[in-house]
Amino acid sequence: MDLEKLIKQIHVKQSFLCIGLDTDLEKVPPHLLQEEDPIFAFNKAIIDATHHLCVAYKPNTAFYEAYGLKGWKALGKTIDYLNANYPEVFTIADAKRGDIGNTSTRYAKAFFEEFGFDSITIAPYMGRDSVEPFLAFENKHTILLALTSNEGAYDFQTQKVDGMALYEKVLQTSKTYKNAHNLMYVVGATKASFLGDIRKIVPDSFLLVPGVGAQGGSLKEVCHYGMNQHVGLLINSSRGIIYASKNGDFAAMAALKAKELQQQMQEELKSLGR
Ligand SMILES: O=C(O)c1cc(=O)[nH]c(=O)n1[C@@H]1O[C@H](COP(=O)(O)O)[C@@H](O)[C@H]1O
Repeated sequence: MDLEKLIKQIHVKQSFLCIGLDTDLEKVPPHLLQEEDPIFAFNKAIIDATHHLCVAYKPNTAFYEAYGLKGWKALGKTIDYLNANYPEVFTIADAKRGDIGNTSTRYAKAFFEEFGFDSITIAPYMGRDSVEPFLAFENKHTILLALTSNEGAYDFQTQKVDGMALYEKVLQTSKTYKNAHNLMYVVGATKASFLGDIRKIVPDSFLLVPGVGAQGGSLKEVCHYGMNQHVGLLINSSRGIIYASKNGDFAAMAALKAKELQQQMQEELKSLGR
């Protein structure tokens, strides 16, 4: 998907919400376990109930890989369902990959071509030749981990290298990669106060911001420090939306939670005159 389409969706839906499909069979309503494919049945119900409130879905592949072949099949059915029924929605494979060049190319083929995702999350640790194979795919987006939402982010990402924090070095250096226009970055909502400095380095890039809801990040703060002239944010919530209820009303309750975030986003857009 090209970025203009994504930006248009943000304005049409008055939302920059990404819903995380982190589907865990221990948390889905028990009646779904009778279905032939309970993971897909859950995802389909959530997607059908929320697609008008969000602009992106982000299945985290760990939740599918945990079920082996059955999980991979459910992931395949989920992305096929999204692409067939809601092609306007941006899709993110949250796989956090990255390896030597020829291996990265295989990962890129798997998620961009075989599955048909619009984007993938990538760890920057192995450097340029591990990231550029993903960037070679036009109209596909590589979302590089910059400053993550977890406590461990302070172990390495904020440590100084050449007078700057390592996450700043990641942002700065990645801008020199071939096809850098296909880059986006992950910044955790729990690190909102860093967003001002991050915007000085990557003023125009889209940022995927997980960590509102269950991890306690503030949507208001993220918008305050992180919005750019194209909005430039995809704010993710997974557990806070998809597990709003364990009963027959789970999809309607998920939609209610998504609507609460969408309305806050609409207010933020309004205050910026958009
Ligand atoms: O890459 C990510 O999406 C990610 C990066 C990060 O720094 N923090 C983070 O929580 N995530 C992912 O975002 C989702 C957050 O889920 P909730 O905390 O349930 O909203 C999970 O799939 C995480 O793996």
